[in-house]
Amino acid sequence: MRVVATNIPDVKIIEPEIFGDTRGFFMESWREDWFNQNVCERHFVQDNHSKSYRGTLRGLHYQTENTQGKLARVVIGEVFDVAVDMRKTSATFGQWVGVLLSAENQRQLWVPEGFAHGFYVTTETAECLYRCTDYYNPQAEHSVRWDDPELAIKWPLLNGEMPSLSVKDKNAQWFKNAVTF
Ligand SMILES: Cc1cn([C@H]2C[C@H](O)[C@@H](COP(=O)(O)OP(=O)(O)O[C@H]3O[C@@H](C)C(=O)[C@@H](O)[C@H]3O)O2)c(=O)[nH]c1=O
Repeated sequence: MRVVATNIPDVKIIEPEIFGDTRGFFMESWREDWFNQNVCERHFVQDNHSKSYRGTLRGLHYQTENTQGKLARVVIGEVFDVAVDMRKTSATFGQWVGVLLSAENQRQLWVPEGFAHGFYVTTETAECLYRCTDYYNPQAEHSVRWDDPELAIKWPLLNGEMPSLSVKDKNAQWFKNAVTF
């Protein structure tokens, strides 16, 4: 496994070592000892798995209690995965990282606590798995608008079409009005 830096120092890309042979491949997708030594000390308590269709955008989500760090990867298809720094005391407040995660590249994105997270599906379907450092708490959940010009996230929108969103995400807050850390 190897860590790749991003333009936000706390956000990391992880590239597992993939052992391919005539049967297919093998990889260690998660090791607690390696993560604690090479990324940061964390204990994960919840695993999530979602399937989405082409053009779906989920996000940008975060919780202000039970604050979640998330380690995301994709097992079917491809997504453009985004982390936005919501920590107002941070040097990178309001900045974002976007990375293509796919079943092919097997990249993982570490989205620390204090970041909003979202992804956009660029293939027919995509199945995304992510482990979280704290539990789901819908009372403390917030959504920031994916298309906020202040964030100016460069989503790779297919044919420039509007993404498919949940009702919650259609009614998300502008970044300037959003609760921060
Ligand atoms: C996130 C979540 C949802 N749910 C339920 C609530 C709801 O009925 C249904 C769908 O929830 P949502 O519409 O919030 O799902 P979704 O829009 O996929 O929300 C997720 O988006 C990505 C980007 C994240 O980073 C996650 O933390 C989470 O916020 O699943 C849980 O039971 N546990 C959970 O941890």
